[in-house]
Amino acid sequence: TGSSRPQRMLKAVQKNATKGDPKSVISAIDYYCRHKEWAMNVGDDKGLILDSVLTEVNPSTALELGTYCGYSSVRIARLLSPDSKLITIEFNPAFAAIARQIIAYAGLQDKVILVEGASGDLIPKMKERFGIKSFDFVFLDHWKDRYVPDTKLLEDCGLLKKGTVLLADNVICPGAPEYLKYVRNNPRYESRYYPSNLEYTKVEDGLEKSVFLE
Ligand SMILES: Nc1ncnc2c1ncn2CCOCCNC(=O)c1cc(-c2ccc(F)cc2)cc(O)c1O
Ligand SMILES: [Mg+2]
Repeated sequence: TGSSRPQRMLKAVQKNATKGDPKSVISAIDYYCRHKEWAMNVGDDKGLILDSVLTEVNPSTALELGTYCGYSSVRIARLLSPDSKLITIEFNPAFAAIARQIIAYAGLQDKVILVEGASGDLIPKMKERFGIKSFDFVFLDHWKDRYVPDTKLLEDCGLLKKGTVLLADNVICPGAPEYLKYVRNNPRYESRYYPSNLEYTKVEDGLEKSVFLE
């Protein structure tokens, strides 16, 4: 049996990036996925929007739903202040195994807590397991039909506070139409769309930023 796409991505990082240098890890993945083999990382174009929103929010506790190979975990964790933490949830054990290695190669393992499992099961356990009162920032990048139920779950578990920023990937492609309806017609959120393109392609996609108001 041959290698998997995530395994080949890890090899490209180990070959082309500098250990402990998050920027070089990000560049190595972007180069590989643009020129060798497409993969569903948020990518460099949408990554710049993610960076700017993160710099604005400067979260103490951040949550990512859908780790995949850890590209956006590295993008997020590299911008966190010293005592801040990113909790990232990945459903697929094979993806999680690669992500741990990519996050460690970037030297960010002390800022990232990678948890394996389904978001619907783990979100209600965040307080008891990790002592989280609430999240300052949430990056939604997992199953697109989980964006609404998991946002509602975060609300119901008291994990959102006034000013919490939700940033959702792929609201155009593959698309999250129910999520857009939910946050745009909801008085509890202030939403804004950031147009961009699907990672490594010319296809339209974008990020939806929604601020929780109460
Ligand atoms: N903790 C959890 N709980 C539940 N479920 C979970 C989970 N963790 C993971 N999962 C499972 C889903 O993980 C991957 C989700 N991401 C995508 O599917 C995705 C797809 C494309 C894409 C593909 C093909 C095209 F042609 C065009 C676009 C682009 C993207 O940027 C994407 O993010
Ligand atoms: Mg995505």
